[in-house]
Amino acid sequence: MVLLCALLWEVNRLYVATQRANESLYQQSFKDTLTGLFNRRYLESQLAIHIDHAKRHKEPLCLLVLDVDHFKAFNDQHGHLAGDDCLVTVAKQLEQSLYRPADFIARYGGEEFIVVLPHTDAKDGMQIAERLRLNVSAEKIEYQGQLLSVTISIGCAVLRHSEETAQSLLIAADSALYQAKAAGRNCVKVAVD
Ligand SMILES: Nc1nc2c(ncn2[C@@H]2O[C@H](COP(=O)(O)OP(=O)(O)OP(=O)(O)O)[C@@H](O)[C@H]2O)c(=O)[nH]1
Repeated sequence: MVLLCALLWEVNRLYVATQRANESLYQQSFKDTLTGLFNRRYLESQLAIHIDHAKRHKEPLCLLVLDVDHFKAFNDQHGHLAGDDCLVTVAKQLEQSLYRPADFIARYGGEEFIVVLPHTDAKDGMQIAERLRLNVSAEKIEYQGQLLSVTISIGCAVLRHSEETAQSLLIAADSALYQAKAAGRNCVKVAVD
């Protein structure tokens, strides 16, 4: 009897440990390993849900695409490790600059980040984007005794009509980002129809 109890206890312990390990692996699969932000997989799994919700409840939603300016030159000048530190610092600053729990940010790839702002119209989205831009430009990146800095360009798109999808919103924000780059970088542009 004692042996059976010990066996059951051990089976239960292993079951709980496996569940915890699975849960932890599941959470990690949505995280970017460098910055600790959500990754592209998470964004892709959540964006359509948020868009759907916004459409159903007729609420505004704003999407920002942010890209570090001249990042290739930064890497070339200071080295790839400094570039990694830069991305970590930018990611932290972006996280700290978002105040509402519903807002979320993901590293989309390379030096590109996406911010999803539920319940947010174009005017507020632009204000938030401007805050993110200013805060990143004021941030100092400490690397081997040097204080470095970077700027970001931001494209902003708002959910406009019922046919809008995650993909069309991303394309709109991306074309606004392209305009921000063309306008000289370190600025925010909003997508127009
Ligand atoms: N250090 C580091 N560099 C990365 C990472 N991911 C992408 N990069 C680099 O980011 C650079 C992006 O360069 P580009 O796409 O030319 O863009 P850019 O130089 O920022 O120019 P603009 O976007 O036009 O301002 C490339 O050199 C990539 O190698 C990363 O995780 N760490």
